[in-house]
Amino acid sequence: MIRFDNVGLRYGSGPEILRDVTFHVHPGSFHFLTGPSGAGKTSLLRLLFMSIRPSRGLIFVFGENLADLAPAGRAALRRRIGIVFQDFRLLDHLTTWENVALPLRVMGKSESDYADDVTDLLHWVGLGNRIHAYPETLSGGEKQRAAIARAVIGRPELLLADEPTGNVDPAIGNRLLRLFVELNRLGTSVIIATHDYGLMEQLDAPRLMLQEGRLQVGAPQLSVR
Ligand SMILES: Nc1ncnc2c1ncn2[C@@H]1O[C@H](COP(=O)(O)OP(=O)(O)OP(=O)(O)O)[C@@H](O)[C@H]1O
Repeated sequence: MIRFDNVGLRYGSGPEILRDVTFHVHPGSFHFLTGPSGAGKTSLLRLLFMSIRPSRGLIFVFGENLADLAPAGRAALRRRIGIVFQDFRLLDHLTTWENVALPLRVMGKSESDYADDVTDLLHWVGLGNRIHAYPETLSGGEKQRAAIARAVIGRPELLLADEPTGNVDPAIGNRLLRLFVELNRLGTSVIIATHDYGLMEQLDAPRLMLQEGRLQVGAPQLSVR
């Protein structure tokens, strides 16, 4: 599903912030990506989503070598990935409902087939009373939940989420984690970047740990399940 072979990353002429990163993620797995602030979690997700290219090494996603993909191939591959950005990236001119429905519209699905699903999911993430609101009127936590709903609505093959519980209280955070677990149960591979140890302790999932640019794969240190 995902393979990193000796990947290195530097921005411009700056220092190498990822070094010799090698790991493998199998289809249907669930991983946390963790490490101190500035360790490179967001950068690793950006590499996977092809927003940036590695300075060296190879990255494979769904068996495709990302370096070989033309723009159309990159776009096709991105459609198989749901992503929650740290800055949400909702479209300002669309309501919450329209933002969440967007991936399904882009897939060419008919609104009558997905309208109820979008509304149900918005209720599940606690935005039932914000369905017709525009992003500028949403709080940070509400925007985050809308971004998560948009990322999962199309049941992507791979879900990447950058600090998806950073702006919500623990009860909502646990609810969102249940949403990710349910999606994973239905077959989606999930990678969640977080330094929320409370969140990680909820789940017996392996951790990809970044430290000073290097990555280690570890077992969960604590499980309360
Ligand atoms: N566009 C950029 N140009 C130059 N340096 C960058 C850029 N983006 C990130 N960096 C640097 O790369 C390093 C890793 O940043 P990154 O955002 O990937 O870390 P992170 O683990 O996600 O941090 P946080 O937990 O604080 O979000 C940091 O030192 C950061 O300053």
